Amino acid sequence: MTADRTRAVLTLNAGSSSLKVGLFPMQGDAALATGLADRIGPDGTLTLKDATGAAIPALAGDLSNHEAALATILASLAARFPDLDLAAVGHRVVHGGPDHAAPARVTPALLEELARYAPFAPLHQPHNLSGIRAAMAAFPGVPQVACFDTAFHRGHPWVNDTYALPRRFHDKGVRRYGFHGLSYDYIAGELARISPGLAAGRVVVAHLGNGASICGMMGGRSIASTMGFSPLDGLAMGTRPGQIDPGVLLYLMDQEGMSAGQISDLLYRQSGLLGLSGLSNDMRRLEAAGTDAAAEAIAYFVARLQRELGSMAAALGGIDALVFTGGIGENSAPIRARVCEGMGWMGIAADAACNAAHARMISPEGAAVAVLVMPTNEELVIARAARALV
Ligand SMILES: Nc1ncnc2c1ncn2[C@@H]1O[C@H](COP(=O)(O)OP(=O)(O)O)[C@@H](O)[C@H]1O
Ligand SMILES: CC(=O)OP(=O)(O)O
Ligand SMILES: [Mg+2]
Repeated sequence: MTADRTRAVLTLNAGSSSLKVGLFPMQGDAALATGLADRIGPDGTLTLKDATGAAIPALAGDLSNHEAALATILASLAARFPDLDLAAVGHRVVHGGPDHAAPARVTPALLEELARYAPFAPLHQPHNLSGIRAAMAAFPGVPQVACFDTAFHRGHPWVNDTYALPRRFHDKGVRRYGFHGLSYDYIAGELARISPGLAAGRVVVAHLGNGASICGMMGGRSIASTMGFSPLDGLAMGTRPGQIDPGVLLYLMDQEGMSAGQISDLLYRQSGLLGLSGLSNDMRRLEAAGTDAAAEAIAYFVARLQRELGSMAAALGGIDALVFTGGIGENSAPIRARVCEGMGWMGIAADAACNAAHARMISPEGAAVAVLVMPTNEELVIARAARALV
């Protein structure tokens, strides 16, 4: 290594609709560069920024799927940082199974294990693993670190970790894993930094992105999540229905003759906001649409979230703070306002001006529950883990 090379860790975070990358120095929280391939598919867009927030030119390239988007991003970063000296590549891996409560160095055996969980998270795990393989090929010899969405939830009390099925299924791994753990980990740490009093209490975090879940925490540790065995459960999402009566699935198999593959496609790709609106999985498009179906899809999203907030408060024995995060939670003042509007009975309220301004604290003075808006930073959690393991 020569002194003038840029020593850094690269982070890759494949969401269901996006691919986020970060380039971090060996110390400190500020990224050297961040990149977002958004709405991956025919309408994909790519934005790259340097440490000052100035645009890094994105090379023209394919954004029609996660693999192509990654190649385009890596080529753009290589053009901007020709002297890059990578210490590690950190990866978000959505499903870490029952045994991983912390990040891990990638080995052939780990890759093999993680591939077994792909059927439980088909919108994410294949992209996460192909990102690892692509990084191994692009940066031979550079350590790869897997950071699991499920790890933060591994300490759930038994009642929140299990389904009321015969015991042998839990032993085989049919249990509630919970996801979005890197985001919750970041929010827990950030809340402890800015408001230790709140962080020590009963906190509900709503991570509202294309995938969406809420997490109940006590003293910064996850107690329960709306997501379970797979990232299908709980809230309505961009293309996933959230909570659904398993009887519906039996009906679809028995009476409609649908195969497991067809039902999987229905649940992961055709339902949620997209299915209800008939228009889009993207909240921005639904807010702009002005159709009855789009309005109903939004109303359903809000109503399910409100019910789950009540349920989570019951699991925690009350609530001291509610944090909105994720693409929708951070950016949509109208959704936050509507969620809070119906929750006054629980002490949850939003100040209209603070909410519209995306202020950090949006609850009115003296409110029983502190309501916050906090940008998440899964990339930083990944970068810290990658730095710590090399
Ligand atoms: N300004 C905004 N207003 C409303 N929704 C927004 C806004 N910005 C982003 N979103 C929504 O956030 C969601 C994507 O969230 P994100 O956390 O980036 O997704 P992913 O789950 O792929 O990581 C999309 O539904 C998008 O429409
Ligand atoms: C787990 C999950 O649904 O993630 P995302 O919201 O990034 O799609
Ligand atoms: Mg995400």
